[in-house]
Amino acid sequence: MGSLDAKPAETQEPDINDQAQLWNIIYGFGGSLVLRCAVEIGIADIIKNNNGSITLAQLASKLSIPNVNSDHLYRILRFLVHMNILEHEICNGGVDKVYSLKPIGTLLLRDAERSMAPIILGLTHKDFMVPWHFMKEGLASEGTTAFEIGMGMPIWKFLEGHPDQSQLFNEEMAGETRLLTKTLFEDCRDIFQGLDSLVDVGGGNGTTIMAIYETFPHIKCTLYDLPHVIANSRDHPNVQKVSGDMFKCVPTAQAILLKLILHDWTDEECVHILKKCKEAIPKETGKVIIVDVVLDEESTHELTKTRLLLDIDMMVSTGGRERTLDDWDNLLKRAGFRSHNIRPIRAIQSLIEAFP
Ligand SMILES: C[S@@+](CC[C@H](N)C(=O)[O-])C[C@H]1O[C@@H](n2cnc3c(N)ncnc32)[C@H](O)[C@@H]1O
Ligand SMILES: O=c1cc(-c2ccc(O)cc2)oc2c(O)c(O)ccc12
Repeated sequence: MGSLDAKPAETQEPDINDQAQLWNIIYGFGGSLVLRCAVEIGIADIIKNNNGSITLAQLASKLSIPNVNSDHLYRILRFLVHMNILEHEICNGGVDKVYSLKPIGTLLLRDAERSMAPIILGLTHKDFMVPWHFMKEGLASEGTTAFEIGMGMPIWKFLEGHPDQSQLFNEEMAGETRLLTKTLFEDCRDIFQGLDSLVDVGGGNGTTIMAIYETFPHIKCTLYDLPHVIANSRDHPNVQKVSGDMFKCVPTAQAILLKLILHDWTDEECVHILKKCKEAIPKETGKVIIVDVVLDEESTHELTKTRLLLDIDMMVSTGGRERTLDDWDNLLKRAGFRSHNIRPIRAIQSLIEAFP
């Protein structure tokens, strides 16, 4: 608590720690782009495949880049050590440093099941960073996103016309799913156990629904998304694929899954989607399973900042938002759901069951 004679903030001199804090926020993009470079050149995979540790000279020789500038590579490694992603040990009588992965560094592996590499490559792609430069213009226009202003069209139209970026986006979302599914099935087994059929609405390339089928093979599973997404989605002999527009209709099933869908849309659009989902499930035994962010603005949890940044991302990219407990309560009431429960899971998102 401030004392009564404390100076107002504007008359207090910011100290060097304040400067450092701001420098680190300003240069946040630098950290992201070093990570991107590390993933692009496959540093983590090379270290892992070299029995878990490597010298600078060995790493330089294994990169698929001709004439590697060793000084530049050294400085990238030094930064990654400072960021606690790599660690090093001095060997050969102090001549060489041997680099290895800290636990967090394994999340940069491109060939691992639980990897953040697809998220790094998606979020830092030039085309997906352009809209962030139009945040100010987005502030001045009701109903038009920064993405639309910067890229000339809404994100879903852009992805339809740009297959490479669409694939990158779908791989990013699939990477996110692979990070989540183990936790989801451990923390929420009961939620899927009793189902006989499930439609994953806006299910992307099918990674989530296929993981659900593999864990709960008694469920009749359907993947539903826009036609161009379904056309490029994975095949599975026991997962039916249906293309369409969730604003127009949703295939019927006992349960509908909406994973990272509602945070893409405004409240009015969400009410519309939720009503379509409600029409597609039985009144007595049906449910909508929502896997999405629940924001607690007061929480000091490490993921609160990530959730607030995702909220800004949704404002910039899709016109959607992240929602608090009260926001979810209001939304589900407006869409006519009689009750719901919210279960935190060990992830950015929570799991919400909504009953018609
Ligand atoms: C943020 S992604 C989430 C993908 C997936 N549920 C996941 O969590 O990995 C949103 C998905 O909604 C789909 N989508 C957007 N508009 C849609 C519409 N009108 N009808 C059906 N799907 C739509 C997109 O193609 C995309 O796959
Ligand atoms: O750029 C994104 C990122 C996400 C995202 C990444 C990781 C998570 O744990 C959750 C969400 O989601 C997005 C999204 O839903 C969207 O429509 C556009 C962009 C992104």
